[in-house]
Amino acid sequence: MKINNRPFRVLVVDDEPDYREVLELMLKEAGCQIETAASAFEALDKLRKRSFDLVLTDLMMAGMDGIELLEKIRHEHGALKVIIITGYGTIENAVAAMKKGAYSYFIKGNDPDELIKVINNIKGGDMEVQEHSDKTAAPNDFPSFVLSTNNDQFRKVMDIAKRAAQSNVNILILGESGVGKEIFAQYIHQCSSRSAESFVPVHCQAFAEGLLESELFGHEKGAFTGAIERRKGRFEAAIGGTLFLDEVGDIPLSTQVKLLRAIENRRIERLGSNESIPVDFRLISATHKDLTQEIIDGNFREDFFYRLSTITIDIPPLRSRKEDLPILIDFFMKKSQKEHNIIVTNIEPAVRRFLLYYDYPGNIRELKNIIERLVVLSRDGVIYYGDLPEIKSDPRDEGQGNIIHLREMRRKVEANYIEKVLGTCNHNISEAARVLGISRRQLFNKITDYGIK
Ligand SMILES: Nc1ncnc2c1ncn2[C@@H]1O[C@H](COP(=O)(O)OP(=O)(O)OP(=O)(O)O)[C@@H](O)[C@H]1O
Repeated sequence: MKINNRPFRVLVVDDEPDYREVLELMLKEAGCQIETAASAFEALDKLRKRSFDLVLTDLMMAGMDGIELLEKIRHEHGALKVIIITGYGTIENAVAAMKKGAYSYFIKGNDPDELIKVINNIKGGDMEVQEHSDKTAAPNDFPSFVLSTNNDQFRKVMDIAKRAAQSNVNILILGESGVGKEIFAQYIHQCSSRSAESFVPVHCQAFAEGLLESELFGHEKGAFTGAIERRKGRFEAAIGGTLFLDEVGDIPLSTQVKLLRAIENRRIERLGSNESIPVDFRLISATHKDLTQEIIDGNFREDFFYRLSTITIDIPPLRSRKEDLPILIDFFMKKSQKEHNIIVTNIEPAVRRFLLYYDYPGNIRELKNIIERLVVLSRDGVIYYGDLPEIKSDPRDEGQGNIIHLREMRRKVEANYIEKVLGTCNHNISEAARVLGISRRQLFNKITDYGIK
């Protein structure tokens, strides 16, 4: 696997030559480009000379240990990912390393495929970001979105999107507000053969009835009061590319008829003209509304619905793919820091916990806004719990008090209990695992999953 047409570069740091060599062989076989360092000092020297995608470091090393190296990397190289390698006896130190921002840890003697899997995940994530960065790079060169996922449902949705992109069929994207429907439409456009041409979004709810038609079809000079010159519409702007009709559920019935005709015939007439213009475009539409209900209520034409939805893609809400929160949090943290030229070195544990637990009724848009706010309000590189916005109660819970899903409740109770037991066991993992009646490995997984610090 390559990033930006260059190999994925890993720096392996270990003072044991044998283990260093084993790792080097294993990772080379997995397609990585490897450099090695026999000490943390040598590693820092190499990191100053060239860029790497990942550092794999032993924890126990003479002179400077893995944790100190991790701190130095955080200081000098910001978000560079670090995986800590540790022996069984030192797992508590691995927990400490995770607290200091290590990406993951690996226990010497465990199945090496586990480590390869973690590395492939990192590679996959970076590839996904990189894959889009060329075409949708934000002004500061940071990718504008991330679609890596650990969620099976979302993975299926991505797969459908990729396959649908290869054809020219009309696609309807459904999902709550803020789940990323427009981002998905852009992604489909990029994966299609039309990617070199324009992606033309139209936010249909933003226009009054007559204005929406003129926006879409264009108009001749004098077609209506205020039409002081001839203007091409969005259908024509999208020729060769993709037309994205956002909030299609808000289009008035009378306009739906005209759109249906244009989409079926791939020809339009500008307002005030009889000339029929051929328009070749790919159509993607989106709405947060329940169109079946809108049809029943007489607000949406059934024939228009079927025309738009040759393929329907239903994007799950963020609360049902919480396993993707770490990826998204990491992405928005880096993006906001870059955009606002702020460096964050520490996040209060309670903030991380909140970010991992919260249900996000406003979906990815809300997560993005919360993180941007936290980064902007950070002081001396620290993000504080007190700077979280006052979260309004979730409108979906209205009238039901603070009801949350049973699964969430279970997670919360379990996390609190584990935290309490860890406290009484002086944060001794082995002891806490014994008290809880689970293996140390299970406990460690829960600690990382729940963001317990
Ligand atoms: N996968 C993603 N990666 C990065 N940013 C994302 C992602 N998905 C959504 N966002 C951000 O969240 C915000 C909402 O995304 P988008 O407009 O695509 O959602 P939407 O479902 O179309 O919302 P609405 O229904 O309100 O139009 C945007 O600022 C977008 O940049």
